[in-house]
Amino acid sequence: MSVSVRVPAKVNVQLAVGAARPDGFHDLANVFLAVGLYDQVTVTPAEELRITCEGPDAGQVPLDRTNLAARAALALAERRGIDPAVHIHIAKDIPVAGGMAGGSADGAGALLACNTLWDAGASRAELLAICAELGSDVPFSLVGGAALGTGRGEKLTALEVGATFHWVFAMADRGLSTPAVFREFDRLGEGLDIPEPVASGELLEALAKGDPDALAAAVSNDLQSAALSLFPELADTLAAGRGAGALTALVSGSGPTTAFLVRDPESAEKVAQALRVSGTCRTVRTASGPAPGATVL
Ligand SMILES: C[C@](O)(CO)[C@H](O)COP(=O)(O)OP(=O)(O)OC[C@H]1O[C@@H](n2ccc(N)nc2=O)[C@H](O)[C@@H]1O
Ligand SMILES: Nc1ncnc2c1ncn2[C@@H]1O[C@H](COP(=O)(O)OP(=O)(O)OP(=O)(O)O)[C@@H](O)[C@H]1O
Repeated sequence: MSVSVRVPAKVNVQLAVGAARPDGFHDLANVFLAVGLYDQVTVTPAEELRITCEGPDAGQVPLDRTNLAARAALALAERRGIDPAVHIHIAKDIPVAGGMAGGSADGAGALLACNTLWDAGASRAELLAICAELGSDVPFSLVGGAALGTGRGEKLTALEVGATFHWVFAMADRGLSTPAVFREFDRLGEGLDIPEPVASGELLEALAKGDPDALAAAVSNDLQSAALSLFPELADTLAAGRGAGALTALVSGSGPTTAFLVRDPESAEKVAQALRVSGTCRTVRTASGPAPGATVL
């Protein structure tokens, strides 16, 4: 018997970042939107814990116990006194090290899949607590939809969204390390007074109304300068998407994936095609959100 779970990627429509905390993390006002690009995690009883991965970026995914999916299975097994002998297969469609929470999606997916396979009975609250131990983005991968993440991004409040938003994503030809981008944020902010991160009222209202123009005017990402500093060519990708008529263009989370908000699926195709021929990115995908969180298939 196997259990498969589908888990969405995310884009951060607002990412306000505070000063580094004593523990090295940063307080955030992190407005997540799940989008319809998915990894599928399948767990099957096996002799011992092992991981396999398929997909265009599979070669970059660690297949040992550092994989977030393995860490999730081990964390649940340990809490429940269960033998973690399971084969975890990841069908990966979310770009690796792209700022779209691909590893986090696999962690949340494996956790939900193992809880189901083992009939482990962990409650939603317990699953969310394990997610928060695994990483700041992992709780959101479990719940999906749209949410405000505070603390280091793990304390979630669900948000109302009044309509489907359409996006184009441009994947870069190399990844960016999330800790390196936060370090660059610290370096660029040295000597400056970094304000407390606060969610934008205009942005929350735009989401609730389902108004793409208002959302485009309100999106922001405090990690964007740091990502551009480490990966200056991303400016060309952003300009190509803007030039093709995107309502707004921004770096997704810690990057280097760039995200383009568009008015409708037709504009998405137009912007996607322009980005494809621009020579400024590796691949281009369209997706809309909010998408549901981790779901047992
Ligand atoms: C950039 C975002 O993707 C936006 O959603 C997240 O903040 C990152 O979430 P994540 O990849 O789940 O990150 P974690 O695995 O928790 O942390 C990886 C590293 O990112 C940095 N980090 C992460 C989250 C946070 N609030 N402050 C940080 O400084 C820390 O250096 C940490 O060691
Ligand atoms: N299941 C996994 N899938 C992909 N990468 C993983 C996984 N488990 C661990 N990793 C490691 O995590 C690193 C970050 O990959 P990931 O795809 O999660 O980045 P990301 O999408 O930028 O994350 P985020 O948006 O949450 O900051 C990879 O370089 C890889 O070494």
